[in-house]
Amino acid sequence: MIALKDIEKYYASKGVKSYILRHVSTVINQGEFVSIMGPSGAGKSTLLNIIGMLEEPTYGEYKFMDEDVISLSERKRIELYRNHIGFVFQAYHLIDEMTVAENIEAPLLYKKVGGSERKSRVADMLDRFNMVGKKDLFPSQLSGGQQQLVGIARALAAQPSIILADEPTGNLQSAQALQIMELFKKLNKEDGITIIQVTHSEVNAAYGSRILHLLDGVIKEDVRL
Ligand SMILES: Nc1ncnc2c1ncn2[C@@H]1O[C@H](COP(=O)(O)OP(=O)(O)OP(=O)(O)O)[C@@H](O)[C@H]1O
Repeated sequence: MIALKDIEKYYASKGVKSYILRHVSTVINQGEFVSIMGPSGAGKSTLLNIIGMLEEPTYGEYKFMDEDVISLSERKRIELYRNHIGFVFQAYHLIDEMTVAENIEAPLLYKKVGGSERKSRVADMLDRFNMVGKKDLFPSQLSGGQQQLVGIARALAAQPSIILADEPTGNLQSAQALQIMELFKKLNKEDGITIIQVTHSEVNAAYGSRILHLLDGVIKEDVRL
């Protein structure tokens, strides 16, 4: 599903290159649940953003579902992203002025999903996440855990093949974090959704099937659980 070959990323300032990622090569197959771990500044988010097509590498090859991401036109890349990738962020990134239901619906508008299909997918998500009673509330009226559930529901409504999550439980209490990790496990096992998460937590990483350890932009260890 994902094949990265010799990915390099650096920022140049006053002629000095600061490398964020060096010679990163790996293959992630459909159905895997991968955790990216490593110290602060190791390049975890950068790697996740490159996989999610939010950032471009300086060098290297990236194939996503057999498409050569680097050489794709912007339009095709956005289409590939919208059709397959669901992003979940640590800080939720919900739209404050929109209700729960509107937040879940928003990506479907971009995908040009028709009105009745949109309503039905939003209703399904609200039902699945036990949020029917909260559909008209605004994000600020929800707990952190509930906001993250909306963030995940929004990602899932677009029916992605893969979920990319950057510290999805970073702002949550441990009970809420557990709920999110159990949900990821279920989405992976029962719905076959590939999951790649960045986490600092050994407990969270243990939910997955593989851990990539990054250090100074290099994959130091690739552990199958
Ligand atoms: N636009 C930029 N210009 C220069 N340096 C950058 C830029 N974006 C990120 N970096 C640097 O890249 C390095 C890796 O950042 P990244 O966010 O990928 O690390 P991380 O492993 O996710 O860290 P954390 O666990 O703290 O979130 C950091 O040292 C950061 O300062």
